[in-house]
Amino acid sequence: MGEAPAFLFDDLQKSNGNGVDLFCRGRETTTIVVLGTKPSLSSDLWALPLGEDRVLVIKNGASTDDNLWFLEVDTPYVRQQKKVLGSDNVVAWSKGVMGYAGKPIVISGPSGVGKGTLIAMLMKEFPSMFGFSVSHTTRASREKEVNGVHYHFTERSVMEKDIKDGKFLEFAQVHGNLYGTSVESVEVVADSGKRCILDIDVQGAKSVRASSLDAIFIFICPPSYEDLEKRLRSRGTETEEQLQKRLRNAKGELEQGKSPGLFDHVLVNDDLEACYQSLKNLLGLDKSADKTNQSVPKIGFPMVNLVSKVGNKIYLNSTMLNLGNASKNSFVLDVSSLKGGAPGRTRGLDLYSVFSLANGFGMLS
Ligand SMILES: Nc1nc2c(ncn2[C@@H]2O[C@H](COP(=O)(O)OP(=O)(O)O)[C@@H](O)[C@H]2O)c(=O)[nH]1
Ligand SMILES: Nc1ncnc2c1ncn2[C@@H]1O[C@H](COP(=O)(O)OP(=O)(O)O)[C@@H](O)[C@H]1O
Repeated sequence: MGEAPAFLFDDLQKSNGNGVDLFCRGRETTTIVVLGTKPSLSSDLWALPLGEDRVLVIKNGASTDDNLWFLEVDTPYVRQQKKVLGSDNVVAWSKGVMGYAGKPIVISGPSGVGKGTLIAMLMKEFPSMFGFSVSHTTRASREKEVNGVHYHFTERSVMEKDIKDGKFLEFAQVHGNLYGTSVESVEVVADSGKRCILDIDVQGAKSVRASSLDAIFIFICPPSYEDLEKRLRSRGTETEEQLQKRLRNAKGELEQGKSPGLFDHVLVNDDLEACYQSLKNLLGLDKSADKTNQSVPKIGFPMVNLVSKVGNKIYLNSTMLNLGNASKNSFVLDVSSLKGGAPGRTRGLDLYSVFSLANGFGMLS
């Protein structure tokens, strides 16, 4: 059954140590650039090509946050990196994340508009649903800011090297300092099964739009320029010179916020409570919303001993799993809604159990 046979990854692994040669037959395997975090490869693996662009790798017996990986060979990211590196021999690893933690949320807007305040309200009300992407910055920390919580405060030379090494999803020069979102900071949130919130400037939002991260983009506006100045002054975190720079830059940011196709939603933060309610509404979080994490997979991942693929459905047979009910030993992994990918995580995988019929499969849950 199935249109493509599953390869026993163990054999590939023995052939050159990392399985990459599945896509590199006839090439010098030593010249292959492997991007992303490689999974640790045990002996019990399945590898299944999904079209021309990537291979699904199933690690049997691994924990649920380490059992599904993708080796990307011809995705937009890999194609882009091939250009950057001037080589055709580039592949990238991306870890698979079960379920739907929801699209990451990018929040932009001028300094002092209330982005941090709104994000803090959201995280306080829905602590298990949202996770904050902690950016890196070269600016000095403010009195109440904690390193690793509000920002990773970093030396410019260190950050510049990390940017060169491809560790950043995006970066920008803002108000005279360097700010950036590391791939890792987004991955940490994805791994916890939470929805990632990014507080980044408009240039950063443009870069993320152009990246593989499939996000919702929200721009926050002040009711007026005068209100913005009042808020910045009342926050009292900047010197007069820094404040003037932020106010000057705000004019450009407010213009760029109107760039066609960049932001999906624009919210005016006049009355804070009203703006917060609008934010929750557009994220589908009305009063009755379940405040717990809704992205928990329906079932744990099975030990697989037979794999076959039909279209976007991968049938996993698992006779080693003794659930006390043989009919529950067949599963379907649905890969029809894959999102994201390298750099970062591949989301949108769905797993459900099926029962065997004489001539096929039927759904249980
Ligand atoms: N591109 C980008 N911008 C960021 C990042 N982190 C923060 N920013 C933006 O940098 C600007 C300055 O942030 P900050 O120094 O905390 O000052 P504030 O906006 O006045 O609170 C804001 O517009 C943030 O949205 C990042 O990782 N990337
Ligand atoms: N709707 C609002 N009305 C009045 N003050 C506000 C409102 N939203 C935020 N503030 C205040 O404005 C200041 C700047 O908000 P902050 O969240 O730090 O902005 P940002 O993160 O966009 O730079 C803070 O002192 C905050 O308490």
